[in-house]
Amino acid sequence: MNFTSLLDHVTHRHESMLCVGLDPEPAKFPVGMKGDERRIFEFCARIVDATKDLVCAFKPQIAYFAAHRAEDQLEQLMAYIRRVAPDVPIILDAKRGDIGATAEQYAREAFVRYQSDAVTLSPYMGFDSIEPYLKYDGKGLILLCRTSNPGGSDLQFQTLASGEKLYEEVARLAAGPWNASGRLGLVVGATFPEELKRVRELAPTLPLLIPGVGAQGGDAAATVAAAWRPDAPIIVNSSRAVLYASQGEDYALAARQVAQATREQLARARFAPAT
Ligand SMILES: O=c1ccn([C@@H]2O[C@H](COP(=O)(O)O)[C@@H](O)[C@H]2O)c(=O)[nH]1
Repeated sequence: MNFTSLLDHVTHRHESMLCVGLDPEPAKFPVGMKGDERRIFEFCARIVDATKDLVCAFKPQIAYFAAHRAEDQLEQLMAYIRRVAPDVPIILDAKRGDIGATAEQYAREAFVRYQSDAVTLSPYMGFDSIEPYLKYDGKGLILLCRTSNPGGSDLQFQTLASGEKLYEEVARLAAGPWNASGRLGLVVGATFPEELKRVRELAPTLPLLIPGVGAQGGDAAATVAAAWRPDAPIIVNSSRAVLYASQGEDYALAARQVAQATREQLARARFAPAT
């Protein structure tokens, strides 16, 4: 099944807009595993087991594996998720962006080596840096638009000659001329609800991957109010707040409790009166 259909099915089946981000840091692992790079797969697998019925996606961030020479554990994890949660799409957070020839290799990495359903990309090298990923039928391409970090404003908030901000132009291109395939989505931070609202206006039906709730302090209710529409998927990511909810042996149960609370917060916000 392609990324869009998987996302649509699981969002309804699990009644969830929550994506659990898999950003394993051995230094933050619970007692008994702390600092052990060989147990990255095991740590993530227990989080997957504990949350797989609560989420609409999993998002492993490749840097947390590559930094520990643990790409083999990422491969193992991708295969594990596909086996135990085949209905949950996997978004590889890689934020790649390079010239076409190199992008072909990155596309192969994301979709052949890791078998992800979607990948995050930087669009700032232009459409020809995105095109090689489109050769993989059914895969989702999620472009950085208005990122959650404060420094995102340095460039994305620059005003162009057209009078629009750079992030608005990215949203317009992704919703229009770049999206003949219908497989593009956008990354917009929960930390900027006003811009989230603006992106939703410019890209009314595109899937939005929204990091920034949890550890970065983004507001779940404001996120839903700004971006949720019945026909427009939102994928609200939380990583550290879920993964490190407890440093004890109960870490998987604690992760489940935080994931459940966040999922419910997001669901409740759908029915909250607009402010
Ligand atoms: O604008 C962006 C784009 C991506 N991220 C990634 O999302 C998670 C957030 O983790 P938390 O622990 O929930 O803060 C992480 O993998 C980032 O690389 C983002 O935060 N902002």
